[in-house]
Amino acid sequence: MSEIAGEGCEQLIPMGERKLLEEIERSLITKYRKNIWSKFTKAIKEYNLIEEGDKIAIAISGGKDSLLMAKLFQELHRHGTANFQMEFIVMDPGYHESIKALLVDNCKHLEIPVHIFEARIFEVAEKMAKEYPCFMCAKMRRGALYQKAQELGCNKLALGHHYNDVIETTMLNLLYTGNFKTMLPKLKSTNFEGMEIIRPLYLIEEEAIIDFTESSGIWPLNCACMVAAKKIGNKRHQVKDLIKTLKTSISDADKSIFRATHNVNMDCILGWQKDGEKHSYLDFYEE
Ligand SMILES: Nc1ncnc2c1ncn2[C@@H]1O[C@H](COP(=O)(O)OP(=O)(O)OP(=O)(O)O)[C@@H](O)[C@H]1O
Repeated sequence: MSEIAGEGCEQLIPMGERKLLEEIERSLITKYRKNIWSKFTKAIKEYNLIEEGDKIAIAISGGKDSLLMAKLFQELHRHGTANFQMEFIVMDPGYHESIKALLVDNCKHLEIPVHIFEARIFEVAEKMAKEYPCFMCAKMRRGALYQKAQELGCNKLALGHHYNDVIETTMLNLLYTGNFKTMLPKLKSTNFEGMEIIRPLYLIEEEAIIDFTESSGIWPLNCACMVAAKKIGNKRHQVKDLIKTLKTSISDADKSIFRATHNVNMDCILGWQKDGEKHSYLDFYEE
């Protein structure tokens, strides 16, 4: 498609044959009960992600994270007490035919009834932001997903960001932008009234997701990007490696970064922003 298209990101290689659906589903509440299932239900409870009567659009990219998220929601719907409805949505940004076929095949095997819709995002991102298409692509993708979710009568949009994404985002902001800001487990949309994003994989470590995916024998889509792929200097990969290195000498470094976002001590902070307004601790010093 593009002269700036890269070679694609790393592909997860399954450990063996694709397992039967029944076996994959059972593993979620047996082998992966501690590291996946319990963390999924804990995040839902702790951050109050699902409420009575919700209709949730579950966004599936076909990657490992969102495929797992779909199975977890189905399991919760089947066995949980929460009263909610769900729709599974896939936005086709202009995937290569073979990639789309793999996505459809995986969803069929996993019995995830997806609504696939086209959005030609790759083409537009490439035209409008040749040098750095990722930001534009992510923004348009979010808009397209919200719109589809709303069309289907949903009030929430579930995204497959996990624990490591949260930590990496925190560190990216700290190291590159000079602010302390993280990715929230739920967030109200400013452009789509009444809509919220939820991130139910918030407490699940990527390592567990990789293990589950490889052991299920599923070939998930990798980033499937047709525009930038690996070619653009990926700061996220750099921060991922940095955290890995940190963990070799400080084993709980990741946990501490995560906890820090829940434990900001406002008595020891010099400046902050609230509702778009800047504040300094000196404004409150004499009080
Ligand atoms: N084309 C798409 N259609 C529907 N949802 C998408 C699409 N692309 C991304 N998403 C949603 O946004 C989330 C974050 O996207 P991102 O590209 O960062 O994925 P990721 O970290 O590689 O996760 P995954 O393994 O699910 O692709 C995904 O987990 C998914 O919920």
